[in-house]
Amino acid sequence: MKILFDSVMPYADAFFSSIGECKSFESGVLGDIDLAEADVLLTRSTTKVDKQLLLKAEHAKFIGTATAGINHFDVKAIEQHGAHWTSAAGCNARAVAEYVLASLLYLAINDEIELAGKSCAIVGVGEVGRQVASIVNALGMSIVLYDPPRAELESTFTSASFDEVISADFISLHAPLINDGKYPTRHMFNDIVLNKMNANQYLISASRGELIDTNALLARFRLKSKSAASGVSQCTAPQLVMDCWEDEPTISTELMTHCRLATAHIAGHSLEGKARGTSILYDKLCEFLAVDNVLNLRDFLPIYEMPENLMAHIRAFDMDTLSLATLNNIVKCFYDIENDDSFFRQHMAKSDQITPIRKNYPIRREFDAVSVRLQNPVAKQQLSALGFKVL
Ligand SMILES: NC(=O)c1ccc[n+]([C@@H]2O[C@H](COP(=O)([O-])OP(=O)(O)OC[C@H]3O[C@@H](n4cnc5c(N)ncnc54)[C@H](O)[C@@H]3O)[C@@H](O)[C@H]2O)c1
Ligand SMILES: O=C(O)[C@H](O)[C@H](O)COP(=O)(O)O
Repeated sequence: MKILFDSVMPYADAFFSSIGECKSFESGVLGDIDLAEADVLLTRSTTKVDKQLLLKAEHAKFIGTATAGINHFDVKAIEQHGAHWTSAAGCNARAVAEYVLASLLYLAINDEIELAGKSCAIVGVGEVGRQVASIVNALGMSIVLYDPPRAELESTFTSASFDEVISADFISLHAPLINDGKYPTRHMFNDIVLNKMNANQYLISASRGELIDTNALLARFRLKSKSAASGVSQCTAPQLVMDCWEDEPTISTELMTHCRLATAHIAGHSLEGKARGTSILYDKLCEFLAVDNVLNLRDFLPIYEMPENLMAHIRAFDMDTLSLATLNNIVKCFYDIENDDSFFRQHMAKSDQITPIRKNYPIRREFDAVSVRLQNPVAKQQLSALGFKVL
């Protein structure tokens, strides 16, 4: 059995060489001979699996993506090809939720706003949206859950209205890219919607960039600059946190200049998030082939090296549980979103391609990679609600 996998999938060789003969490929660069020989093809979101590719993958019987998003898969074409397809649903939900927490803390501290009592709308309440909801809840914010497809399927789930979404203080996008059907998401935030928003609102793009109409947004920023220059303020645009961009890997560097935080589609790129993607596909391939899944991700992840200052920040939080600044210090030990933002901007000053940053993204660990010890029961409860492993 020949297994072809994307070289950026952590531990893929270790997992899949227990099943067959493995070969890796560079994201998006697939050799015709390798494709023609592959029985199993394992990708990330950077490889479009469409009719053209499938014509070259004659023997592929199992095609998987080690990601949550599946918009790079032409599912109909894969099914017509006779192959089984799958994804790694939920693999990086925790990482994205931690990214959202880091951005909320950054904005709260820099704009001197109290998060408790503010509203946060979550668009798409699936694996990621649910984890974001529990973080937002732990911060004392009020939650607006928007997911009409879920409401249609689940009698116990009620979706907020879209009007409630666009009047929230924070709006965090976690719905997949869907081009048509009853609930499309492409350009959900178009000119008409953006027109109803104001400059005191925050919009977080962490699912797919195509949920926002970039041109409509740019037009608003251009008009805003023009009206500011003429002294008449006629147009406003929300404050932006952009991780996912329209038309990646090429992105609008103009839009980047208007962002409060800008990153290279790395919200889900914790080591655990990426490695879980590999491990989920391993389990699914074993199931498909009816063989035992004897390997476990636990055995591959390295021990987390605790940053020197983490304990001092934990002690400070133990004494001052309500301080967002102290919480931010702890979060930054795991994930420093400002670093990602400034590195991204430096890189984009020379390029409009985000691929190199994503390929060489440094190791980032999730909050529960280490246990933290606290005394104060309130501090314990707060950190645990945010996803830390607390003793
Ligand atoms: N930035 C990143 O690194 C990153 C990481 C993980 C996932 N993602 C993106 O986030 C998306 C969500 O991930 P997930 O794991 O939560 O997927 P999921 O399938 O578990 O959840 C998606 C939810 O969105 C809902 N939805 C679908 N259409 C909608 C609409 N029109 N309006 C509102 N809600 C709608 C679905 O009903 C579902 O509950 C992925 O498809 C992917 O595109 C990005
Ligand atoms: O859909 C997902 O899981 C995420 O967007 C994921 O972070 C994509 O990462 P990539 O495969 O592009 O490295």
